[in-house]
Amino acid sequence: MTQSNADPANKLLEIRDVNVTLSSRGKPALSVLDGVSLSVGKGEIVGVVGESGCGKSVLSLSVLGLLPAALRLSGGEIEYAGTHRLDRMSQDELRRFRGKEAAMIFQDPMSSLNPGLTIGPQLTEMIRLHLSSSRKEARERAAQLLHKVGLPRPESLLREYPHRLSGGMRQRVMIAMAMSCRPGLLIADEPTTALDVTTQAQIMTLMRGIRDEDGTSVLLISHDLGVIADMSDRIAVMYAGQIVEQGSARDIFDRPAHPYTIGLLSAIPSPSKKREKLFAIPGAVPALHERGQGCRFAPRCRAAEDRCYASAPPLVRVQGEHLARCFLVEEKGANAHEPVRTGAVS
Ligand SMILES: Nc1ncnc2c1ncn2[C@@H]1O[C@H](COP(=O)(O)OP(=O)(O)OP(=O)(O)O)[C@@H](O)[C@H]1O
Repeated sequence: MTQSNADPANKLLEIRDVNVTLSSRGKPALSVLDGVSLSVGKGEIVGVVGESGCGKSVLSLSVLGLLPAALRLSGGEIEYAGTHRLDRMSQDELRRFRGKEAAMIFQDPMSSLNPGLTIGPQLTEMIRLHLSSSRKEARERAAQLLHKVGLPRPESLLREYPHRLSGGMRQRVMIAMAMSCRPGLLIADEPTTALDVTTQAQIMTLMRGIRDEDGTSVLLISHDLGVIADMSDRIAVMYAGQIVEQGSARDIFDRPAHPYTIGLLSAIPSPSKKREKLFAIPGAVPALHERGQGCRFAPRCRAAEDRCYASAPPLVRVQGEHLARCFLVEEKGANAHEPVRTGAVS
């Protein structure tokens, strides 16, 4: 079902060279996103990964025209289905776009559900808004959607208040709501972070099922490379407002080129690492005002050289669609950086 993203006809979302800036009164504007380019093919699942503060949420909010007031899309283009320029749309047009073409689910479903209303009216209102169906049809469709997202006894669930459901059930309800307008694009921002591991896996399987059945494209955002490992066809690794590596899931897992990606992979816990000390990348993501003129990862990189602090490396082609932002990769290719060795626990 996965289609190659190389063919422009298969592209659904195309983010080109996007810049987002933060302005606060009396202070110089700070760059939050810097030249981010990423595309999502039809029926494709693209994972965006990076530590907290790297700009993943800002990226997804800029796609949907939902940036908070302090942030501004200051450059670049965002194109949907080859025809809609999202970066040029008015707030009204963006609202219609969000209702019809794209939907978003967040980490905390309670932030989007009204605690004072049962599930039924919240879901049916959404359906009636998008599909202009009668009250009865909307209720039937709501029950169907709840069934589709794996919730038992949908009819009685429609009469429940959100706080009566578990976190996993609430997230399923959110997915049902998101799917009510049959969107082409689903943006899921840390959808399983608050859930236990088993429920996490079930929600991921559900989203993959929706992609397989409906051909919905998914932009999946997570700080945890382990979470998006099995889900994504392609992965973009973000660091300090830039994409530092991008490629197929195989490229990222089997042939990671950027030292940040290598660090993230080494930090994934696995049964085989049980007797080993879990690796953590030393240091932290620089704050917006701390980003220097060189490679933003240099202060945390074991292989950093003088030039890495002096100027910013370009995003270079490792092979095919596999890209990485590193001088050493540019010079020596995919194996420029050694894998991280984790130490055994004695
Ligand atoms: N409303 C805002 N006002 C000021 N700065 C903001 C705002 N929203 C985000 N930022 C800044 O933009 C940068 C990127 O934030 P973003 O939330 O996109 O990161 P993230 O990778 O999604 O992290 P997390 O997983 O913690 O949400 C951060 O430095 C953050 O402080």
